[in-house]
Amino acid sequence: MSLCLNDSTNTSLIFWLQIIGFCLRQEVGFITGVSAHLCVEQQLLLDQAFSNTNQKISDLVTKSRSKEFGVMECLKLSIASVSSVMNSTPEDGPKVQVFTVCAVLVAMVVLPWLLIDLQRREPKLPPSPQGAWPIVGHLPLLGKNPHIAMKNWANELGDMFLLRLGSVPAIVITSPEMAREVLLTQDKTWASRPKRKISAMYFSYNYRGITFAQYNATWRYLRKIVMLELLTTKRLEASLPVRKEEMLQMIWSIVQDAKSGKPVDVRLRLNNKMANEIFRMVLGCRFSGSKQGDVQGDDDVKGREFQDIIDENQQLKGLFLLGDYVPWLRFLDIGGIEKRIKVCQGRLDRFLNKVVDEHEANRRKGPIAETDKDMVDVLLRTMHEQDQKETLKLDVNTIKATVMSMIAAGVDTSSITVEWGMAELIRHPDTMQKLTEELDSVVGKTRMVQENDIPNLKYLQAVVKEVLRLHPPAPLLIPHVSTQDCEIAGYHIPADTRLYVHAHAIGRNEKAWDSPLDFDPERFISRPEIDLRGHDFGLLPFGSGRRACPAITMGTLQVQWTMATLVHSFAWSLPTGQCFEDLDMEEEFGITTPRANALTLHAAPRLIDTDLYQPCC
Ligand code: HEM
Repeated sequence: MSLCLNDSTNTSLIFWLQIIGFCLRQEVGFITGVSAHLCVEQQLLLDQAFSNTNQKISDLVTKSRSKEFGVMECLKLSIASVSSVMNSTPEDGPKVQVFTVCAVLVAMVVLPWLLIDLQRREPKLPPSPQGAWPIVGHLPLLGKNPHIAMKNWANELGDMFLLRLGSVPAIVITSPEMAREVLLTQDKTWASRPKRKISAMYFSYNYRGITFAQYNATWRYLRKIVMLELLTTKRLEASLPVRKEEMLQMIWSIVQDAKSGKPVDVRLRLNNKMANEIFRMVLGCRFSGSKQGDVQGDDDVKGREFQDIIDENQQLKGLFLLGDYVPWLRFLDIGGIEKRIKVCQGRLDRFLNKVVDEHEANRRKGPIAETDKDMVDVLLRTMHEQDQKETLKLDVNTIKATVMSMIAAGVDTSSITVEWGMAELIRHPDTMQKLTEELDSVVGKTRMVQENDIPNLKYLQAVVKEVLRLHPPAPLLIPHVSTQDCEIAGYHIPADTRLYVHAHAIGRNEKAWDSPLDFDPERFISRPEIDLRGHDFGLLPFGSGRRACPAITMGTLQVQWTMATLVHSFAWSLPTGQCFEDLDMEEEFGITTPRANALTLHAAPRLIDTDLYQPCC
């Protein structure tokens, strides 16, 4: 196909104009629009010319006038231009020959450059593991322990990488520097929670509870109430008698196990203790087991009913729901899990309604002493006292959701940490010995450890930090989500991307810690300035920034005091036939990650006065 001189000149001109456009980094659409205009008159002819290369010039010309005309179209037009010039014949004249040679030469240099430019203009996304499946993406590659799969990918791809979980894009952060970037520098962008988890939607009354609420004025209001009303130092002090009672109750149960000669189910004892404590602080009733002296009370019946609901709730929350990641497949409800969640939520709601009604009835009977108030009382008082003119208001559903948040976030975390701690101490007899010596020297053997002994127990504090470094109970924190586009380490991250801060990998990061896999509390003796409050981004068991755990003080105290009491009150050993080197340390992944197998140990009381083990009346 040959072109007349004018046509060839025009098409070459288009080509040159495009190159100038790129070089000057001007509005590409405009430049090519102008150049394309030049050939509108010869459109028919050009259509014919481009038919060789199957280009549709008319489409390109139309597009060139619109904003849609981007790099790709420019590239196509360039190729078409070159091709048409090359197709010209000697009869077209010497000018065309010159254009042909120049165009081909420049194309050899400019086209590769254009391709690079094209890549540069595409937002640069973080690296992503290979092998993603259609529709479900990386989900099938996560396996039984997604936090371990993620850690392995980090070795290959670096401190930040991108996953596609169904239709959900998610970044994983595995170094202190990256964690600082998302939890401090860009904290506000990442302060929200995903709105896609079906179980969270049901159990948090449509994301009303503090844990799953979006980052907005309502969450800020709730967080203020939690910090200024529910988790204050004053309220923590007021709940000291409750915590003391529950500590003694746990000790008493362990003594009974020891007397019977059977090993102690450490998980069961810890779980009951922590749950009773939180339940009494939040709802005013116990969770399980009997009251002191094995007397069964009404509270326990209520607690057992709730225990049942909570057990099911935890189990359902841990199940995999395809609809969480591929919303358009939600209707399938494989395994009927969503249906079961709805039923469980119904039971939970009826139970919480009863709790609220009882608390309301108590309020009507007369004023309740501040020290006797549980969290439901405080939340109801706040609801009734709020100014009618206020735009943000607590309502009963928000109260129920907040109650659920406190229970769900407060029970497992502490008991899982202490269980890991006891396992590490059993595996490291020197550390156990050193901790016991500190306790004996600071507390003595004639009384139990008290909460106010903790500031004097420096080695205990170091042990707890070391346990939380290696075994953060929420290994990926709770997922955050970005509310706007942002850039991290030169990578573009679109709005609505999920964020997993891999606290587990960060605690074991070789660049941040010497011999990271060794259990060595001494590292914190030599660096006491590293705290658990999220100031040091190498140690993030409670997270950091706006969404950090609001109960850092309470959670740390619970863990420190419980571990101190267990080590001080009993001599611990493995059941006969097991040796400490063989103790398995397998994990069972979930939002919280306990040991895969519950820890069972023998306990022998070691304090002089056996009366100390009696629960108080
Ligand atoms: C060893 C004990 C504990 C640990 C390790 C722990 C850890 C965490 C972590 C990692 C988060 C998420 C942070 C993030 O997403 O960035 C969190 C959030 C939360 N924790 Fe804790 N926690 C503990 C104890 C408690 C206790 C005892 C309570 C309440 C009684 C509690 C209440 C909460 C709440 C309400 C949130 C949600 C905060 C929000 O989204 O604004 N935690 N915790």
